Amino acid sequence: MAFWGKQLVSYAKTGIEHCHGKTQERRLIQTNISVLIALVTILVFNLAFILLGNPGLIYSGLVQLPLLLLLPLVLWLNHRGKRHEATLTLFLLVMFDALIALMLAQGVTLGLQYYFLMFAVLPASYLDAKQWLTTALLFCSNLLLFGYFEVYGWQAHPSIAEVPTLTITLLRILMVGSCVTTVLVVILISEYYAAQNERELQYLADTDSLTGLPNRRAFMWKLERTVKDRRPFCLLIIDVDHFKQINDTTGHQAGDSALQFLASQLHAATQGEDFAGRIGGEEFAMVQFCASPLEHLTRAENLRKTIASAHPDLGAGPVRLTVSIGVCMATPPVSLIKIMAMADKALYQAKRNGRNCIQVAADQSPSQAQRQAVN
Ligand SMILES: Nc1nc2c(ncn2[C@@H]2O[C@H](COP(=O)(O)OP(=O)(O)OP(=O)(O)O)[C@@H](O)[C@H]2O)c(=O)[nH]1
Repeated sequence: MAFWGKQLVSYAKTGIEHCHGKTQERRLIQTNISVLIALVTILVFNLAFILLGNPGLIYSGLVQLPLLLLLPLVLWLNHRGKRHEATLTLFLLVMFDALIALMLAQGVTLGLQYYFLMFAVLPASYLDAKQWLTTALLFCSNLLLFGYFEVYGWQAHPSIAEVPTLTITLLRILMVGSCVTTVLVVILISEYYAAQNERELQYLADTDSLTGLPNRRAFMWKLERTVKDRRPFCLLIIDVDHFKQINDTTGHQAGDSALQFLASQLHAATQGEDFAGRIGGEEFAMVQFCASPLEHLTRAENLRKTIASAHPDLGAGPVRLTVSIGVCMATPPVSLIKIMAMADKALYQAKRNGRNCIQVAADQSPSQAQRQAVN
């Protein structure tokens, strides 16, 4: 089963390497899957016609055979990167196929004219907006064909009149059912791609491309949620010391590597529901959920020490990186703006204290005992 699933996916993606973007991929997959649906539909109907043994129905199957042989042309065009030509070929082939089968054999007895209704609607989903003229032409021509056959009808091959009414009804249900199934499959593929698109765009909108951490927007959103949830937490604002110097002496590229290194340290320091983000050029933030203020301080201090002792190699030998950390404990109810301002103020105090240290926000200073425990 898994083997056939993989085969189906690789078949559906024929020519995907020529696509730019998810919308083109979606349209290509819809075209390839439609070829498969058309092949299966024709084969199923032909088999039913042969089993029924009616000459008119068998004849109707036979006139569709050229289409069966030409459908792989659509895949070949997609494989060659000619997506638009492939889609247009698909629509023209299936339209002619339905027209020939209806006019030469089936008439409107089995409801084949409903396919024109489907071919009128689907091009809008398959073709690009700039191909609006082709889309409009396909829409109008198919709608006219449907309208004509629905209003004036078309005589079926005389022998089809011998098929029992119940069988005709079942075949009509099968015909309309195959139309509905095709439209459903096309809608499902569209929905799947729309959801995937949204996920990818959301990821890009929320992620800092250099470090892979949530960006300021995403971090602030999570912080806001935390504040609204009225959970106690601790906010750390972490700023690299003398980062301009690192950039100036080791180069901007090495500066970027330093930021990536710090992001990995922050990521490693998160536990459970903690989260971190890059909220500015060389400024990071982290929210910790711990049992006690002492634990918050211990973890902040451990993070500072780990970074200071790491001496990462940024390309031109080991570099000493240090950070200053402003710490603010939040016990609900708190305001987001206030908590950010307090942590910021604490960070600037840490800078004034000589950098490479942590500073707890004013009026939150830990007791002497806590300081000793941390040191
Ligand atoms: N390589 C690199 N540098 C960045 C990036 N974003 C900001 N910077 C640099 O970070 C430096 C920040 O410098 P300052 O604000 O003066 O701070 P600092 O040198 O770290 O000094 P203190 O914070 O006071 O210790 C500037 O030189 C920015 O160009 C980035 O994405 N990559």
